[in-house]
Amino acid sequence: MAGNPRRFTVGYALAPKKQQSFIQPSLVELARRRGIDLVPIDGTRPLAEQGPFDCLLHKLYGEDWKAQLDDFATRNPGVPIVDPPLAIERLHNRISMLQVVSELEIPQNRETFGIPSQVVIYDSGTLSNSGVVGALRFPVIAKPLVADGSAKSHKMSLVFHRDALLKLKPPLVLQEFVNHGGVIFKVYVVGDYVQCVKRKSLPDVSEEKLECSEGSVTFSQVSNMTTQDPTEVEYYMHLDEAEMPPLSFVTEIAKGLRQAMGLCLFNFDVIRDVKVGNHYVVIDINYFPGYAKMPCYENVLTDFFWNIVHENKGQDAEVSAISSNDKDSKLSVGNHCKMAEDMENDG
Ligand SMILES: Nc1ncnc2c1ncn2[C@@H]1O[C@H](COP(=O)(O)OP(=O)(O)OP(=O)(O)O)[C@@H](O)[C@H]1O
Ligand SMILES: O=P(O)(O)O[C@H]1[C@H](OP(=O)(O)O)[C@@H](OP(=O)(O)O)[C@@H](O)[C@@H](O)[C@@H]1OP(=O)(O)O
Ligand SMILES: [Mg+2]
Ligand SMILES: [Mg+2]
Repeated sequence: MAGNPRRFTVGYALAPKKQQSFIQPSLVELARRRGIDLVPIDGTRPLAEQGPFDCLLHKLYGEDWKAQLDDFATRNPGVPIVDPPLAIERLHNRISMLQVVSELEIPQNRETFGIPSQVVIYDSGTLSNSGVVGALRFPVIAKPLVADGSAKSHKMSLVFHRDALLKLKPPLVLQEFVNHGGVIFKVYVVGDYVQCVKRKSLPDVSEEKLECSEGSVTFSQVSNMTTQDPTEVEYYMHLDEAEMPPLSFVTEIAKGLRQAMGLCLFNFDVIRDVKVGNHYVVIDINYFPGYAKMPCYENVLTDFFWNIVHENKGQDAEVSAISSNDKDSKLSVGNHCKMAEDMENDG
């Protein structure tokens, strides 16, 4: 007797705003047609009482949630958690976030990449310490050290002169502003898949503008802002004309970052230094970004879920075989990402 094909359940734990933007009917329907049911996890009830799940997707913060995930992983060693909380945590600090970029060992040929010069400031006294801030070229961007998804963590200042540093509230990162023609490239990563899109960014600051600008200006989430100012409309008309970085180049960086961080779902922001032309600067990495803004996100995400649950189906047998010999063995999503890549390399 031919049975019904097996269905899989992907449980998702997301903040209401994220759930609203990411869980579109078009995604739910496409996944459903491919045998995958996307099911919300009720944050007000213990995770242990919910399920069963074949994969767990999450973007929630806090110690209680982390403890629940640990408990879930212990009880369900074969169920992938996308992504492991420890790996996500690296992105909650703007220094450790970019450290990983500096450590990438990728041959740099025609295009090169790096991170901006930056210093971390833990207390107000250090803002007037020439030894620390003296080496920075102005303007600089002051970013909250913590990038935990709160509105506060996105609030930044473009600082034109040293005196204006004194009113800032540490802990923060002071990062040199790199002129980049007002265009930012957002590279979205979903497992093996990489897509690069362009968005508007802050306009360049010329020497003359730096001379006549006073203090600092604050801003938040520039690439999502709508433009009303007519001079800005003019400036951003050139967005369409901006040349994209080579896809092979950003894909190499994406692959390197994915391996180094053990994450499947993230994007990173890259700008092209106008002074050098083929030098790119990574300025931000975000866990589980706004994928719904990415063309074809339904297909990309459904393929990703499909690969995870189907690959894992094969691993079920492997897990029980390992478990019978070694009761402490666990499979993590870090392994899952690695395995997906190995399978791809094997043809
Ligand atoms: N070093 C830099 N040089 C030039 N522009 C920068 C630099 N750092 C940030 N920017 C500009 O400021 C914006 C916000 O910075 P960043 O991406 O670090 O903030 P964020 O709040 O983490 O953003 P997101 O919404 O992507 O999480 C960037 O999109 C870019 O326009
Ligand atoms: O929805 P969330 O609150 O997770 O917001 C994320 C936002 O996606 P959204 O477009 O769905 O708002 C992302 O936008 P893009 O990079 O894709 O432009 C980016 O700004 C992340 O930094 C945000 O995550 P956070 O840093 O705040 O955790
Ligand atoms: Mg950003
Ligand atoms: Mg960010």
